[in-house]
Amino acid sequence: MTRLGFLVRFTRGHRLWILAGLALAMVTALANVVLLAVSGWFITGMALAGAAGASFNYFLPSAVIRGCAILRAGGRYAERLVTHEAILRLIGRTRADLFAHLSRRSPQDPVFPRGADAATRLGSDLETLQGAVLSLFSPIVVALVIALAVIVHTAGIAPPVAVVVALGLAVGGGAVPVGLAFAGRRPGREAITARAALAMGLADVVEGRDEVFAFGALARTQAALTARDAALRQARRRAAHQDSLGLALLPVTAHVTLWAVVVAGAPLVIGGTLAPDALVMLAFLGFAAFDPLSPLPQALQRVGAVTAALDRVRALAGPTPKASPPDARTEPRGEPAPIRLTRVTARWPGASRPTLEDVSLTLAPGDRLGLVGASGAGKSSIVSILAGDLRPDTGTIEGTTGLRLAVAPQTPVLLSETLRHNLTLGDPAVTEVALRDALATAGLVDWLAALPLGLDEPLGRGGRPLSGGEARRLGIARALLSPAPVLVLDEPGEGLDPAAEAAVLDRVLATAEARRQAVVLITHRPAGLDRMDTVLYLDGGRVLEAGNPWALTRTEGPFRHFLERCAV
Ligand SMILES: Nc1ncnc2c1ncn2[C@@H]1O[C@H](COP(=O)(O)OP(=O)(O)OP(=O)(O)O)[C@@H](O)[C@H]1O
Repeated sequence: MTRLGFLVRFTRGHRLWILAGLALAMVTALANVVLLAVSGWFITGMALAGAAGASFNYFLPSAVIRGCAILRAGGRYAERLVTHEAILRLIGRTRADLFAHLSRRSPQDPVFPRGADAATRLGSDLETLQGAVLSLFSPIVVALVIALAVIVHTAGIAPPVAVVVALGLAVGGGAVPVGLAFAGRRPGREAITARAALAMGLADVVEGRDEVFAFGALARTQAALTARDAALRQARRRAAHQDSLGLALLPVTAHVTLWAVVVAGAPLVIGGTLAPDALVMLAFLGFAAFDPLSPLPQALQRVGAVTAALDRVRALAGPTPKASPPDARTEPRGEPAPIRLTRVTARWPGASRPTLEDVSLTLAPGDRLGLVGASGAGKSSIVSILAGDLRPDTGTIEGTTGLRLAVAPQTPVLLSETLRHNLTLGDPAVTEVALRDALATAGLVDWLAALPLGLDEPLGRGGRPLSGGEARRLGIARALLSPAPVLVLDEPGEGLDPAAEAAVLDRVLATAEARRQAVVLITHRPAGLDRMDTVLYLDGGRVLEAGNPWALTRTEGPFRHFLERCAV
């Protein structure tokens, strides 16, 4: 999608609010220009009338000044109200839309953002963009309309003066801000990129602090963060220098224009074609037309930052690669059809060789499938195929992939919420009895009993710290609470003693059997494989051997050699 197309979509549903804010900004700016011009003219006129001892009707100009002052104050108040309403509406809608979109994206997608990067895009980048819709678009339109109105009005009274005003406004509203914006593109982009890099670095340090300390990398990590911080300060300093330059250049141009108008109008006054007070009025009008230009240097300088933020947010909202995962409660009732992979070859983006090659398997309700092999053999990638996250290059898949899998991962991610919330992610409607049953099946009865707040104990960041084994078993309990038709256990015994491992697996398999759930056991150790119907022995993405584990032990194949190696 083009930048413009994205912006148009971005403002969908809230354009009326944006236009209302723009109209109010226009009225306020117009009142301000008239106020400045009439006040200047009024003061000069009064002084001249006083000096000449002439009479001066001050009722009408006083009323205009008072009216414009009220309109300006009221307009500014209403504009702020409407503008903030528009921004809040945009923030609420867009962030929710992007979050929903992101949750549907495949991790296979090269632009899939993670952790602090996603948080920065959904946080500060989005806010930069939302502010820009109004603080960039509205000042430009207002300045253009007011400048044109002043030039046309002046041309009707004194064309040579209009030429001078037009030139002054072109320099003040065009050359100065455009030049500064051009020069500000780089620092703006650099500041956005540096801010994102710093956020990611900080998140890494906070999350990986144990590793950083353990490996004695504190000094190096600090130096890297300091360098990122310095890069951000440098980029912001450059942007600030240009801001100050913009602030100084515009008033200078306005004053030069004011005197140029007087010089250009003087011959007309001397020639009698222009009244002296009219020239004073035109000079102040031209001067006042610079007022709406004052936000332009700053607004245009933000173009770099805004386009960088736009590109980063736009990348999040790219085409959706796959349909959203079906909701468990809307899945068709009854037994799902078996999934059949036939000679599937697939690779992750950027991989030089296929991650999986020529893989065939069948998974029917109630089946137990063991995936065994060394680290990197491709076991988890098979699950990614079942989940629809990795799409095959060749081969066929029958049955529903992209189906909901209940995955108990090696390192479950726990949200900064209560134990109850973390467990009910898959199905918020589960009962307390079911929660306690699942924790018991995963071997966490004593652990739960020791928690001061029980199921309401806070977990995740800032919550109760868990050991690797506890977190893994919590992952198992969470997977057990999901009604998905396939249960995936990724190295479930890691971190447990053999007796506890066997007991947990016994209970989990019995539960799955009672529900006719298919089970996929991923492991690089023999434990639990004897309970599987079929085992796939993988190496380098290829299935070296497949079959019933008991039958495989009776043949001189790679699986038997693997068992013998592990027994030594
Ligand atoms: N999301 C991903 N994006 C890119 N490459 C990936 C991704 N997941 C896995 N890979 C790569 O695919 C290959 C197979 O990895 P996979 O995780 O399937 O192996 P595994 O047998 O499950 O290993 P382990 O036992 O260590 O979990 C590896 O080279 C890995 O780097």
